Amino acid sequence: MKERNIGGYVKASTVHREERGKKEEGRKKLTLFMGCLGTISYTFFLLSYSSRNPIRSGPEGFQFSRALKSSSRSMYRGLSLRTSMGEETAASMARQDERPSRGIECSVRKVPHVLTVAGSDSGAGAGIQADLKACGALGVYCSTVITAVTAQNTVGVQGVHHVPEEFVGEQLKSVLSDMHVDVVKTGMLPTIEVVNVLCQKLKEFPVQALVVDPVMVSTSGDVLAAPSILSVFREELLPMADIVTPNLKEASALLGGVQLETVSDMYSAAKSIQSLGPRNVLVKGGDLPASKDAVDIFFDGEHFHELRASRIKTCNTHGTGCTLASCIAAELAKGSSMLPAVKVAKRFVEVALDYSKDIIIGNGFQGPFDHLFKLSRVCNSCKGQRFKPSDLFLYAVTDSGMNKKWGHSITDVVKAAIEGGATIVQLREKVAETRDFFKTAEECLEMCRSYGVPLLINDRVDVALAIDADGVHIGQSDMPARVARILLGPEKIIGVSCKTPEQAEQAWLDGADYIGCGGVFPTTTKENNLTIGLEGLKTVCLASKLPVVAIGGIGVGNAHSVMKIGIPSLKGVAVVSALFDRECVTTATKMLHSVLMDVVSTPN
Ligand SMILES: Cc1ncc(COP(=O)(O)OP(=O)(O)O)c(N)n1
Ligand SMILES: Cc1ncsc1CCOP(=O)(O)O
Ligand SMILES: [Mg+2]
Repeated sequence: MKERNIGGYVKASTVHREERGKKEEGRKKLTLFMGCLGTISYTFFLLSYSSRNPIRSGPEGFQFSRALKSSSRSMYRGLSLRTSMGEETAASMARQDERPSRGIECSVRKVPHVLTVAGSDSGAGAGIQADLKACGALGVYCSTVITAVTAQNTVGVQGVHHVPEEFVGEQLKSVLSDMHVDVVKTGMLPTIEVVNVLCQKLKEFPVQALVVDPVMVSTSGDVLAAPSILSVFREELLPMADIVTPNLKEASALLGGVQLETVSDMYSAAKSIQSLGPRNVLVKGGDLPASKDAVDIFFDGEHFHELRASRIKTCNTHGTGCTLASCIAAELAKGSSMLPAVKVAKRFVEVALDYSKDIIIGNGFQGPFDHLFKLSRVCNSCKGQRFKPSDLFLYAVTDSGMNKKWGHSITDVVKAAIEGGATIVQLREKVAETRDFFKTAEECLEMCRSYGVPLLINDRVDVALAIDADGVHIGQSDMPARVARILLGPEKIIGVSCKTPEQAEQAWLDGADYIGCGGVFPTTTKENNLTIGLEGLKTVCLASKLPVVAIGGIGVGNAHSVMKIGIPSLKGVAVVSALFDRECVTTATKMLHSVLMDVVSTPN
C-alpha cells in the first residue's frame, strides 16, 4: 500500500486513492519530466534575460525571484493536478498563476485551509459558525459548504431546512476545484444523498485528511440526521475518514445502540468503531455520568490514549463537539500529526470554556462559548470608546521612584491625578519585576476604568496585552509600532515617541494613534534625552498627520508657552515630575489643568 505524507501525518491511502494512483503513475512520471524540462528552460531564459538587464534590488529583482518561484509552483501544480484532479480543475488552477496583478507586489504564501461541510446554526454557537471561529482562532482559513440551515438558539432547534444534495455538490465543486483545501471536516450531514455526494466529491478531489464529526443529535436533544444515515456513515464515510469524533450517544448509535456508561466501555467502543474503517477514533466522554474529569479515549488502531481535562462548571457548552473537530482539522491543516492535533484541540476547548464560563448569551440552558477570547473583555472595557485626540489634553505619566520618595502608592497617585483632571494615564515602570508590574497595572486599570479614563502601558506590550489595557506608548528603541499594532489589534491605542517629521510619518504609516514629541525642555526624569525645544516641537507638529502630545520638562510655569504654539495637531502635554514629584498630586494636577484651560479658553 502506498504511503501519503500529510504534512508530517503519514497514512495509508484509501482504496479509491490507491487505484487512481496506479493508473496515473505513468502520466505522473511523464508530467514530472515535462515539468522539469519546462522549469529548466524557463530558468535559462530568465538568467539570460537578467544578464542583459542586471538584477537590481527593488521591484525588478523581486519580480525575477517571483517568476522563478512561480515557474516551480506551476510545475508542482501541473503534477498534482494531473495526477489527482480532473482536467477542468487542472486548467482552473493553472489559471491562478495567470491572475491579473492587483497592483501590489507581494510574496505568495500558501495558507492552511480547512473546508467544513456542515449545517448553519442561527445562534452561531455550533455548526458552520463554530467551525469558522475555531479555525480563525487557530490561524487557519476556513471555507464552508452548507448542508442545512437550522433555526436554532440556546433553547433548542426550532426548525431545519435541508439544502438539496445537488446544491451541496455544487458548493463542494466550487471550493474544491478552485481553492487548495488541506483538510475537510464534516458536521451535520442530514441525508444519505448528501453523504453520497460528499464521498463522491472527495474521490474526485482528494484532500490530505478527512475529519468526521458524526453529528446526529444536537446537545439540546434535537435530531439532526435521520437514523437511516448510519448505514452510509458506516459503509461510505467512515472508511474514508482519518479520524471520527463521536460523543457517547453517537458512538452508541454507530455501534447499533450498545450501552456506554463507563470509561472501559469507551475503550471497547473506540476499538469497535475503528474496525469500521476510520484510521483514528476519538470517543468523547463529556456526557459520562459520575466522571470528575472530561475523559476522551483516542485509539489509532494500535494504541489507546486516555485524554483527561478538568471539567469546567459552565452552561456555555453549545458547539464544543463542532469546535473540537474543527480544531483537529485546523491543526492537521497546519501540518500536525494526529495525536498532537487532538491534544491541542482538546486544550483549546477547555481554555475557551473556562474563559467564557461567565458570559450570558440567550435565555436557554445551553449557551455558546467564546472561541475568540474577546467577549468578556469587551464587556469590561471602556464601552467601545476608542481613542479621542482630546484625551491627550492632560496626560499623566507615573514614576515609581517619585512615588517612593513621597510614600505614595501607585493606585493612590493614579486616582489623585484623575481627580485633579488628568485625561489619560500612562504607567511608566522602568525597574519593576514583571509580576509586580502586572499586578500594579491590573489595579490601576480597574481604577481608570471606574473613572472612564484610558490607561496606557509604557514600553511593555506584553503587560498591556495581559491586563487588556487601553493601549501602549512606545519609543524609537522599543517594540516597532507596526508589530505592536499586529499584536494589539486595531482597537488599542498606540502612541509613539517622535523627535522628527520622518519619525512622525513612520508612526502614522505603522498605525499609531498619536505621537509623543520631546523632550521639549530639559528634564532629569529621562536621562540622555535630546531636547528639541519649542522650534523642534513646532516642526514635528506641522508635519504630523497624527495628534501630538508634548513631553519633557513641562509644568505650570511653561505649559502655556507650549500650548500657545497654536498648531492644531498639538492636543496637550504629557507630564511626570510636575504631577508626581509633589506631595499632593491632586493639587498639582488641578493647577496644571487650570493653566491648560486658560490657554484653550483665551482667544489668540
Ligand atoms: C507621551 C509620551 N511621550 C514620550 C514618551 C517617551 O517614550 P520613550 O521614548 O520610549 O522613552 P521611555 O518613556 O520609555 O523612557 C513617553 N513615555 N510618553
Ligand atoms: C518620558 C520622557 N520622554 C521624553 S522626556 C520624558 C520625561 C518627562 O518627564 P518630566 O515631565 O518630569 O520632564
Ligand atoms: Mg520606551
